[in-house]
Amino acid sequence: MPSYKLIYTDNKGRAEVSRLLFALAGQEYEDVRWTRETFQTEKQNLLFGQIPVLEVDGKQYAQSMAIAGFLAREFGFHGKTSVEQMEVDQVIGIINDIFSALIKQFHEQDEEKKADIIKQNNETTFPKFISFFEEILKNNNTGFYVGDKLGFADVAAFDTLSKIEAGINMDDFPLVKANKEKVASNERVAKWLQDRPVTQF
Ligand SMILES: N[C@@H](CCC(=O)N[C@@H](CS)C(=O)NCC(=O)O)C(=O)O
Repeated sequence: MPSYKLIYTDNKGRAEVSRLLFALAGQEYEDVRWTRETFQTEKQNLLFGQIPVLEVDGKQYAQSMAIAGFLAREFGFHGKTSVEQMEVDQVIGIINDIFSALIKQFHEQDEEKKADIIKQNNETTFPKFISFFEEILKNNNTGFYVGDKLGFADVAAFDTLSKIEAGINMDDFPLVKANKEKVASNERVAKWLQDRPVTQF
């Protein structure tokens, strides 16, 4: 088994899906959490100067979803067929769309504009994308986004929903809510959720 080192800040951010996959697999890895200052001094040594970075046997790889997709394939949590893999990518695409909207509210400095973006996200943008999740779960009819067992799409959706659900009435999305509870009650995930550092984002 190769050695894995995941480099990010002490936030969930773009690294938590990979951390959840490590937890789900019960796979040892080095969970490196840089301070903002360390990131600034070390970024010149990183591929592309961005985080997260995954080191596999000392070699660096970037792009959060490429990293998570790799780990999902390595640990057997990706789709079993190319159609299932497309179904996983479909969920990841929705997650990327949600993340783009979330980043806008996160980076806005003007308080009034920020409040408008948050309102738009909570009332329109996020519910629209969560309704896509609901439709996928309804069509798949197994309780999971892809296939009939917990995998990459489920933990990725779980992580994203955890970041946005405070402003959403999740009772409007019963299948999404039930899937999220399934992820949280997986023994390994539950242990990670209990043990992981408490961070704001
Ligand atoms: N698409 C990339 C974006 C990575 C990214 O923007 N990371 C931020 C931290 S969350 C970063 O490294 N920012 C510093 C920079 O871009 O110089 C991914 O998903 O990994």
